[in-house]
Amino acid sequence: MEYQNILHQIQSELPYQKAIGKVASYIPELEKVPKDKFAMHLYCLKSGHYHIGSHEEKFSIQSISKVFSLSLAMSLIGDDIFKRLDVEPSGDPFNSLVQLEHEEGIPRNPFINAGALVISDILLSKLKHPKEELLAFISGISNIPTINIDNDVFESEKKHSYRNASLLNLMKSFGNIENDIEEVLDFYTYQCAIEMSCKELSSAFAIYANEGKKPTTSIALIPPSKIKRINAIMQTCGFYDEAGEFSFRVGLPGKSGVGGGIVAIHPGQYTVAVWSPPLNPKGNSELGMYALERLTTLTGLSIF
Ligand SMILES: NC(=O)CC[C@H](N)C(=O)O
Repeated sequence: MEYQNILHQIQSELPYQKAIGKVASYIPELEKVPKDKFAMHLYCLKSGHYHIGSHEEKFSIQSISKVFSLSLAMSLIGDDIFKRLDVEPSGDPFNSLVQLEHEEGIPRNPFINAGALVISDILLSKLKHPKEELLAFISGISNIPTINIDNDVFESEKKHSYRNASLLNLMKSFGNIENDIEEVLDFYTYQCAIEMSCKELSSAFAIYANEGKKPTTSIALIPPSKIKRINAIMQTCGFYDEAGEFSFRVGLPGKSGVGGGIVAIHPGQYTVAVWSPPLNPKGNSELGMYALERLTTLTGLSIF
């Protein structure tokens, strides 16, 4: 079946899915997003773009931003980041405090909140203008001239950051946070409030499917050895305590966010972004996972 037909096939199946997911409400602004929004954008490196739904509508990328901040930190200090965090799946919810207490303030991986907060701390220490430089980094890898944040989401999450503040305080008590807690929290919350569309996300993730190069260019913006590692962490840790289930059902490295977005890549083949706000109990987009499972099944293109 041709790719555009496959996407239409997936779209036609959606109304028959048992939808019990709930839009994230712990960040009040996210709850205002209509739950029936849906978009999917497939970018095949060789044959181009295919899409269904509101693929140009921007939404809050939330934890998908953790891939960008990890990439920037790795390009600044390389493997030294792994002195401050690990690369093991956590098997716990994304905002859990439990492991930190036993593991001396070293987060399991960069894609749970604790790990992403350490990455934010690293970027704050290394960059003069961290917010602008992170947005410029995303713009540079994606060919999107301007990347913006949703200020209402930013303010809304800042007022409800109790858990992230706890994670930071706990890690600071173990000596694993250098900067002022309020500053780290502000920067982390800012990166989570970045808004992008499925079309934009599939372009921004093309370098992860293309050995660090933007399609049609020959210079790697991120060395292939680092891309290999980032993709490995997406595979093992991109979906918190559902990383195994995502591998089992979809079979691609990827990253989700509580805004209902998921991006996944097939190295050498394609990137795909999907958006549907209702989340399953593990905090991953319920219909997004279904759509990706159907994509790899109908195309026969998973990495396994
Ligand atoms: N999983 C997510 O997308 C979580 C991101 C959200 N900003 C938080 O810190 O809770």
